[in-house]
Amino acid sequence: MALPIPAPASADIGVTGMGVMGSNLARNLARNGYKVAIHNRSSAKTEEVYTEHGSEGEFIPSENMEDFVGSLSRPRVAIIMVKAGAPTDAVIEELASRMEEGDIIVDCGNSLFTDTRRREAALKERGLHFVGTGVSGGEEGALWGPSIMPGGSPQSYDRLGPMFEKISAHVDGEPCCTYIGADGAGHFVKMVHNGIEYADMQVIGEAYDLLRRSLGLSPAEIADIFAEWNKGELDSYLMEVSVEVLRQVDAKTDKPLVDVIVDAAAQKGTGAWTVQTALDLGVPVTGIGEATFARGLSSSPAQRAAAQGFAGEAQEWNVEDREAFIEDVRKALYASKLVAYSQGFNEIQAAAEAYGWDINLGALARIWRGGCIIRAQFLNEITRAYDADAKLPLLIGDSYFYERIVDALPSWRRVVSQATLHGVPVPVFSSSLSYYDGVRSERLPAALIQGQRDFFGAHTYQRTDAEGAFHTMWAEDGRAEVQW
Ligand SMILES: NC(=O)C1=CN([C@@H]2O[C@H](COP(=O)(O)OP(=O)(O)OC[C@H]3O[C@@H](n4cnc5c(N)ncnc54)[C@H](OP(=O)(O)O)[C@@H]3O)[C@@H](O)[C@H]2O)C=CC1
Ligand SMILES: O=C(CO)[C@H](O)[C@H](O)COP(=O)(O)O
Repeated sequence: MALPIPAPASADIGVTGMGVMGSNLARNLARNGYKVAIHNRSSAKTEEVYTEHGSEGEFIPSENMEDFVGSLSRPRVAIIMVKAGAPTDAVIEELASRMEEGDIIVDCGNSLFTDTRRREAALKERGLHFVGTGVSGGEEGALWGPSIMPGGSPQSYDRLGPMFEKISAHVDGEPCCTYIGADGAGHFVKMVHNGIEYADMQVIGEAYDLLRRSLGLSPAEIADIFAEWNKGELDSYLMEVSVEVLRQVDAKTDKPLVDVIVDAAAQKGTGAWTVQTALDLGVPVTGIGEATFARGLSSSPAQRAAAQGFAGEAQEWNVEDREAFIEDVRKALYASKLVAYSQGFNEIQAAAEAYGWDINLGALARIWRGGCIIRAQFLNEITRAYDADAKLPLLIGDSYFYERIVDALPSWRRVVSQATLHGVPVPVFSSSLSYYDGVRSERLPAALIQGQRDFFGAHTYQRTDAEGAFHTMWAEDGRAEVQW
């Protein structure tokens, strides 16, 4: 079917990139009453969207970038929804070279926030607004209401905000979209959202694995347990998804689908970016880190093959009180998840300070309550906690969460120790517990590390009883201490 000739300068907004996310975002905009210009590198996809969904609203399809930009009303707003990295740079240039001062380019892909900062600065010099925007919710979210995290200038939010708030998910009548902060702030928080997503998925995986190996439960039985958990404080989209996956039976083999899926978790990079950035900022995100490394371990065939047959279980499982054990696992999962969120929010706080972003953490938790992959009931409490204290240093120190951590602690310790005794890997359960024990410790062995650093490299240390930097003359008789 030949596409109609695009009407010039008439679309409210345009979307280029008619893949999974872009096509659904365009349909969402059109369904909400906006006239949407659509374009894709290969025009067959534009044609497909127009043919199959043209009746859902007003679309202006274009076969090439010239017509696409020409079809946008001024000041133009064009959303890019393509692969992150070089493809995004290429599309930005194609758009920017055809745009005029005051026009807005919005990148809704999962771009690295440092790329966004670079692009924003470069386009500003050309008189264009560039808005790096995190979008979460997958295919269904993009179509029916995602969580939207726009960065860029506040002026561009004046133009984009009403549209984005309208098409976003809504919880309790509130849109799951808010202005996050300047330049790369939107993509930064989306990156951390994905890091938290990794940790959340991994803790659910650890609970599943433990229940299966300890109690010999089937995937369907574990799905029933998870469905129960999903009625309480663990209520979340990822728990819901897990129930669906564990209940699924493979039509070809009649086995649980989860037993047919290759146990090698893939990743597109946002989890790794979260960890790399946290390392740069000096923020421990051990839950996200372990979750990312767990995916790496699962996808290391050579190492896994070499280790098959290695000595393992130190004890046979013999769980006397099955119900109590299941409850222990639930609490360990909840506490580990809290730590991962607490760490993720700390990373955002550190970045806000480093990059001068004024990020409202309460508002951020509010827009994650719906539309996105980590949507969960307990985000209401996170919102409450940061609304009450915008500078809360530790989410798990908020009285509501702290009470739950204290309640979970004995279970958490039992689960981690039992898993360790029985040779079941629980990297996020255990690292989160170690983080909790580390952060609550009055003294840490870091004092010894400072001593070691000073010994071999004269790196100096601080004293508990005096200001300044000190060095011990380790190689000299008497080992006198000098102030540096
Ligand atoms: N899938 C998801 O759940 C989510 C994805 N995202 C992000 O959204 C973006 C799009 O993802 P998704 O829709 O899933 O991806 P798809 O693989 O479905 O689509 C990719 C799109 O990118 C286009 N593209 C690729 N390379 C180029 C290039 N060099 N020049 C121009 N266009 C190019 C493709 O065009 P063509 O058809 O011509 O190949 C296609 O339109 C990504 O950044 C992704 O990380 C964000 C949130 C959730
Ligand atoms: O952004 C998303 C949701 O918010 C994507 O689903 C995410 O990119 C999936 O990441 P990965 O492929 O690394 O698991």
